[in-house]
Amino acid sequence: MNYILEVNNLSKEFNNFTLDNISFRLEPGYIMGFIGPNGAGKSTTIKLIMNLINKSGGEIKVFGLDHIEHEKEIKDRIGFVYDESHYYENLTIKQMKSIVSGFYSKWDDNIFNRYMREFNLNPKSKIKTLSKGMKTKFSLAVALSHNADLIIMDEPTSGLDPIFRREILDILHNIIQDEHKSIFFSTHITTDLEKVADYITFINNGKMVFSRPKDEILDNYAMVKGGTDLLNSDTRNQFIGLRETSVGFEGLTDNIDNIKKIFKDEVLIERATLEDIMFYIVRR
Ligand SMILES: Nc1ncnc2c1ncn2[C@@H]1O[C@H](COP(=O)(O)OP(=O)(O)OP(=O)(O)O)[C@@H](O)[C@H]1O
Repeated sequence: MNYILEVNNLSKEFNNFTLDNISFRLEPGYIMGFIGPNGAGKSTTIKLIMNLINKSGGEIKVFGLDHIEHEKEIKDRIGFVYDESHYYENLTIKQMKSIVSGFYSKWDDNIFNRYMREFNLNPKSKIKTLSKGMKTKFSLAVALSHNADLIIMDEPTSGLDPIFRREILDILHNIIQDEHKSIFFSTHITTDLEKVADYITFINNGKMVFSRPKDEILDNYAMVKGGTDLLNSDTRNQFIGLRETSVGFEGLTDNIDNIKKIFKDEVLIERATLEDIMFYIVRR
């Protein structure tokens, strides 16, 4: 299998944090969402992939090539959206574009100008006058204007209004219709991923939780609701996480058959959302 992005046993040691043996693979033609609570290590992983910081161990391959040995060639084919603005604030969009376009062999001004119009951005505006959302739009336009085969984004939809967020999701969805391109992005907005992601990689506290197809995850987990009278030390242990209120309990399971066997029809079993899954796994 030719993977567009392959991360194997990636580790990074900081003084107070360790990113520990992170592994996942992304095939051409798919969108992978990267999730985890604050401080899980998502930005660190993305910076490592982009070779902005040095890894302590492991291997990263992009387009089948080592990400350090072939950095220049790889970066030419990656559209990157970072969560902080890394542009010169005193330049206009047009001036900044002239600088960044020079880094890419397949830069296409027509595509860039189309996004400027679509995103309602004025090329004459200075970067420093742009709102957070407008800066993100500019970053996105740059990332999408050089025929990249892999789009990597660190929280691209944060700070964007729901209408534009939805437009972005449509754009991302259209990009992968070309089955050679893939998208990898971190986000806290799990409902966005429910709409567009094919795969979800979930990390918590620097460690892998899972990297699996989204549909498989959503089929595998379920929310169970029932009265607190059903709970005792045995039945409690059947749940990954549990929340009790005055009216009953709600718990996450990854073993629906087992729950059915134990509680029969005394509980309600509902589809879990990615947010439910993340919440209960992190709280555990
Ligand atoms: N340069 C650094 N030096 C020391 N520690 C760092 C450095 N960069 C990040 N960390 C630590 O690594 C951990 C993971 O941070 P990271 O930014 O990767 O998390 P994240 O999952 O992207 O979080 P968020 O969702 O809040 O953006 C944090 O504890 C952070 O303090």
